[in-house]
Amino acid sequence: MITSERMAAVDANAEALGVPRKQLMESSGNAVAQAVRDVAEPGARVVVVAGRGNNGGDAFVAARFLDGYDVSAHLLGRAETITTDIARENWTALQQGEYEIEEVRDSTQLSLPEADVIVDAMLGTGVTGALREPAASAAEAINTSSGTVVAVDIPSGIDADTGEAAGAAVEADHVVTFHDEKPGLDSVDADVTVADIGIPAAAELFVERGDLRSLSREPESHKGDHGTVLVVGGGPYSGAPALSAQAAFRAGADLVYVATPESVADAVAGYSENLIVEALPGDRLAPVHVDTLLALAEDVDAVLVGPGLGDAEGSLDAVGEFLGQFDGRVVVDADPLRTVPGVETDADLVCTPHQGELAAMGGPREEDWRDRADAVETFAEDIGATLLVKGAHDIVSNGERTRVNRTGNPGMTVGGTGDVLAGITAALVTALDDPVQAAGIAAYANGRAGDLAVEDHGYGLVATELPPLVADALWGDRDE
Ligand SMILES: NC(=O)C1=CN([C@@H]2O[C@H](COP(=O)(O)OP(=O)(O)OC[C@H]3O[C@@H](n4cnc5c(N)ncnc54)[C@H](O)[C@@H]3O)[C@@H](O)[C@H]2O)[C@H](O)CC1
Ligand SMILES: [K+]
Repeated sequence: MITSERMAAVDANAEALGVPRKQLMESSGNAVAQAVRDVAEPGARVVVVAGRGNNGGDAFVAARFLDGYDVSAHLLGRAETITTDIARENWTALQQGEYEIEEVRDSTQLSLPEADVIVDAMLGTGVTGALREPAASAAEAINTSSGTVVAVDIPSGIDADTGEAAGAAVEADHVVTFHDEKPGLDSVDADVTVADIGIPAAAELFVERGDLRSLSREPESHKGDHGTVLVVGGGPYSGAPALSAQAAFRAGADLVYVATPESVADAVAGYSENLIVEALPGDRLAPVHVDTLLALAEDVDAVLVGPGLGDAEGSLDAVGEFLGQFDGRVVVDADPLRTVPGVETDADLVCTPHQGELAAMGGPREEDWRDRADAVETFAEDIGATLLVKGAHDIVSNGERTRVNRTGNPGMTVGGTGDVLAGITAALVTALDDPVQAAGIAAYANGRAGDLAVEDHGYGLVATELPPLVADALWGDRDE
């Protein structure tokens, strides 16, 4: 099962992996033609009713694969208004190939010829809401026609995610859907075929540029809409919590607070005027601070615990007590990671260990990343947390879904890059409801920032260079 949002991301990932959408469209169209051949003999009359998006494009391709059939293609709208280049190119190919084609400019002009097979390619996953004209009238005409209806991807008018129809919808006999089942097809009374269109499995497993689509924002946004983060760290160190906080900002958080022992509070604040620093009495986090942390944590969307916190027993106890009483979103990094398996918590946890820290948590040690991915998935299920295990291949799993990130380079073994990653992760768990997606994109962005830094500095890169590049990695030029 795949939602339309996820489908769009996977599609864009395929493109990033060298399989452009136009190639997928060719496979989709081929699969639709096969479905037509399955229901009608050569010579049969086939009427293609196409919309102006890629759903229509699939059917223009199908027409080319139906030599021997009597095919006509009817575009709902003017060819100049076809919404994508690839659909337009396939329309032009029909034109130049002297196929029988027609542009239907409005619903009064709509009169479908008698047909043995009607291909419904008006709207696919790109659409929600009731069918507009002339598509609504066309749906009625298709439903009253006696021909067999083959729908492309989803019957037009049905929401691919919910199965609901907000108005008129096509009643299909057969549906050829692509790559994977759509949730909305469950409630559709038709034969459903899932066609493999050649999307590489890597487009689902690896985090790629297409995944960044899930970060798109509403134009009407207010301060605080995009997440507030509390970083709990520092004591023996001051740079680590500051780096995490900066990275959280660059990953899109609106406000970032740092709760840190007062011995380093001025140092942390001194790194940047963006940070709001809460000084905790003393020079190490301790159980006496837990009530303050819980109060601060109430007011933010996610808490990051660990950067520069050290491994003093009292600090680790404090983290354990905090987790025992908190039920929000928490990212855990560095020394406190080892407390996680022993703690009963209602918090939504994302843990960001490197492989040594994973072992200290009682987790698996596997050399090969594929074996590690399987073992991490099992361990994530055991401890009931999302894991982001850092390495040349970063593994993200919640025990059910597993993603792998391949960005990054050997220059990132330098100190502080983990603090940056933890900060990005905290910001993204506030932006996305899905911790696996958030951690996967965080790993991607951190590695990509490292790759950009290496372009400028080679393996002399340092962690303070990463946060601004995280912004480029996440929000810079990208395909939508
Ligand atoms: N990987 C894949 O799954 C592939 C899928 N393909 C096909 O592409 C469509 C989705 O295409 P998209 O261009 O995103 O959208 P649609 O064609 O579904 O619709 C866009 C089209 O519809 C107009 N529109 C929007 N809302 C309405 C409305 N309520 N009433 C009428 N018209 C509306 C809008 O203006 C656009 O013109 C997917 O389903 C597959 O069939 C590709 O083949 C690549 C691989
Ligand atoms: K359709």
